[in-house]
Amino acid sequence: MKISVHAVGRMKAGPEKQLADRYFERFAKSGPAVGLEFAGVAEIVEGRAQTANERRREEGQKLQGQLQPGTALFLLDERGKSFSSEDFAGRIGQLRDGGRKALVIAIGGADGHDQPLRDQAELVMSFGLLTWPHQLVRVMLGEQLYRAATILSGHPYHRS
Ligand SMILES: C[S@@+](CC[C@H](N)C(=O)[O-])C[C@H]1O[C@@H](n2cnc3c(N)ncnc32)[C@H](O)[C@@H]1O
Repeated sequence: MKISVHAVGRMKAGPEKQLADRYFERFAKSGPAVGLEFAGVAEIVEGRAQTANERRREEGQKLQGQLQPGTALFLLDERGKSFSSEDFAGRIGQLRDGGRKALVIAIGGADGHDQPLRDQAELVMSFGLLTWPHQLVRVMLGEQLYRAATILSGHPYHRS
């Protein structure tokens, strides 16, 4: 199953990008052993409209336009559900075992995700109640994807 990350906003060169790239590279290397292929990070240009609602809609529609039919969608959102790393890995494993071809995990922009996107998501997942900047969320997601691959393969990186 292909996994890609869609993120509203650019990540400039710097320490956050280096760290995010390091985890995505680790995931890309460890994923194939457990049937997961990292398909990269797609950046979505931030909405330019006047209101937050319109910007969210603009960004949501761009993301919708990038989704292939049958792709599973997970959203990251501080108001979502909290998971343990084992549960997160388990959800990915379930999709893979159910024959899904692709999963997109989306990080929102400064105004968060549009409602139609939330309604369509199979999972709205929180990294806790605190609001994090999208750059740090990208780093944390990269690490959790790498961790998920190690959990699914039984690699000792993850110790519960
Ligand atoms: C700066 S936050 C935007 C917060 C925005 N005010 C909102 O209501 O969603 C940018 C993105 O980072 C992600 N994010 C920030 N904190 C998060 C958390 N605790 N858990 C999961 N995702 C988070 C979400 O995808 C969010 O859309």
